[in-house]
Amino acid sequence: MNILTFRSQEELNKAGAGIITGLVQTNPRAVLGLATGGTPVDIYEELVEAHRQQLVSFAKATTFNLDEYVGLDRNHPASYYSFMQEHLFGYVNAAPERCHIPDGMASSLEEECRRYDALLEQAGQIDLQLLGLGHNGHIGFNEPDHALRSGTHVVKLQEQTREANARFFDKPEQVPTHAITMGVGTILKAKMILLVVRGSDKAEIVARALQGPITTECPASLLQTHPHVVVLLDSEAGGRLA
Ligand SMILES: N[C@@H]1[C@@H](O)[C@H](O)[C@@H](COP(=O)(O)O)O[C@@H]1O
Repeated sequence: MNILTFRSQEELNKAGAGIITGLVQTNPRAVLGLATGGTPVDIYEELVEAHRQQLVSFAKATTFNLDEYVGLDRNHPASYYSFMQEHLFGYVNAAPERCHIPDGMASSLEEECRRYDALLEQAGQIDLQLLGLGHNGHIGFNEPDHALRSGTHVVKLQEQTREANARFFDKPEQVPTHAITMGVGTILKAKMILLVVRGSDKAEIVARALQGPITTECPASLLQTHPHVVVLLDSEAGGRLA
């Protein structure tokens, strides 16, 4: 595991975007696993800028988002579909037919999970999986539990997770109770994982995830078993590392 700590957000953002653009420059058909939440926003802004400067093209890339809320129309401002339009897809030349996000409004969620896994299977291995980290150690929406699922599945969100995401909604009670998420098996199959964490409120979970015991009670700790993880931290998030 390669842990890099940055003193400035700008350097962190440039490093994160640089890794992604470097990959897509050398492999235009790269398969990217993408994340939502506050953490990747500024990295996406750097990608948009690199694309504007014609330093990178996403025309041949394929993308898979980690997760989506159940029961939110994709045009709802807080859906992850809208998030991706607002922060990346609306500004770069990625082909919409190759940008995949689970459909949280599917009439059969079970079938939707199977459809998503089939698409992932068809695309082959994810070349780079971008990840943020939840305060409870979740990755994607894989919440701490005594057992974790490998493939795409429906999860019940923990109250802590709903509270953390309430800032994206008008009212806290509007945060959906369930989501569809890629499983940890799919995440761990990626060739490379780029985990990005910012802020002192994540310092403790960063230490548990990266240096604590490997346990499904902290899903991000499973990343310790992966051969190629790059972690980008700001100095606050890295503050409790041994
Ligand atoms: N499902 C997302 C995750 O993919 C994200 O990494 C995490 C951290 O979010 P943030 O970056 O806003 O702190 O929680 C969200 O609920």
